[in-house]
Amino acid sequence: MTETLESIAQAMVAPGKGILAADESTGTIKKRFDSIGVESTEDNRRDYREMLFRTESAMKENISGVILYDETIRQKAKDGTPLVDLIKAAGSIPGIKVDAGAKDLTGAPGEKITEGLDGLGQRFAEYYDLGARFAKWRAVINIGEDIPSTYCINANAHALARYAKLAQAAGIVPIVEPEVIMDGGHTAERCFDVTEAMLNALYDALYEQRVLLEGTILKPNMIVSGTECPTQAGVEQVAEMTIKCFKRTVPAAVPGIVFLSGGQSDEDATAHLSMMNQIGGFPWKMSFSYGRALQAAPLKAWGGKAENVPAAQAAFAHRARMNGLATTGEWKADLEKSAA
Ligand SMILES: O=P(O)(O)OC[C@H]1O[C@](O)(COP(=O)(O)O)[C@@H](O)[C@@H]1O
Repeated sequence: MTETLESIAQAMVAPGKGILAADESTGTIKKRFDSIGVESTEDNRRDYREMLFRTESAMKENISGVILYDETIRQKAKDGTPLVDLIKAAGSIPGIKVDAGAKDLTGAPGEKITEGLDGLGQRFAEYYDLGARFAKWRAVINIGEDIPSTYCINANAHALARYAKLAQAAGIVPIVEPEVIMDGGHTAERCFDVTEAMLNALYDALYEQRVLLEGTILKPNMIVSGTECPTQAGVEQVAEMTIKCFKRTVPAAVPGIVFLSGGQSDEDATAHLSMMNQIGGFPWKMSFSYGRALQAAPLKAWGGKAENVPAAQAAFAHRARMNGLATTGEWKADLEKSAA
């Protein structure tokens, strides 16, 4: 079959599968390694990620694609096999994070703009040659008393659309990620309003910049209460509000929505996704592109020790399987207990 943007996007959201976000930037992976007392060296990062990509059952059955960081897409496994080849051998698709991070937005205290557009066309050509068939760009939207501003929303939507069009021109499917951050005391209703405004601006910009929606994937936050909010929305409420928000804003031509976990607990992220798929009634596939919610358990089980690799791989395979079930609404809480 000839590979098209549409066929790649469809494969990324095949039933039972989702994306492993293993694209932590150097600063973020250091934070993760600090939490288990492991030094963030190039070799340790390689060992850790190689361990994940060699978890055969997870990679073959539940992981449709892996988002890599620039270092990782060029890295070789201990035995000299490129890590990209390990991913492909498992039938999974290599992807690449291309943004250069969220920086302070000039003239807008507390707000961010994602950088990385300069030279992006050439970088895409190189990443394509290295095997990437999809990419990711993350915009960060903070909620505060007077933020986000329209300025911040529009600037980030514009950059996401510029990135998306450049990706498609290189034969690469863009994951567009406008993350409304969970931190703060705001309610789920406020998260709904901000996410709705962001998604409206995003799809306006994608239309204006002639992006083919069938060849894109959306990576959003769910509609959740701020971490400091005294009343936390329950599983059903999160699922219902999230579906409602997306029905208002995301065109039916978009093949799939893959959620970020954003600091939710592993089980919450799985329960919310499963509930949405149980409720159903929407035109897109709903799946996952979790970083922390897939990796927290294997990271802890590994602890930087070779003898812990089997236990860490088992922990990763378990979370991948639980989230795979959530993509079809078949996850149940007692499946977690039986594994424990
Ligand atoms: O700040 P960084 O290093 O770019 O990483 C942000 C992380 O957020 C994500 O977009 C989502 O990760 P979570 O599921 O952990 O929220 C990852 O793809 C990425 O690794």
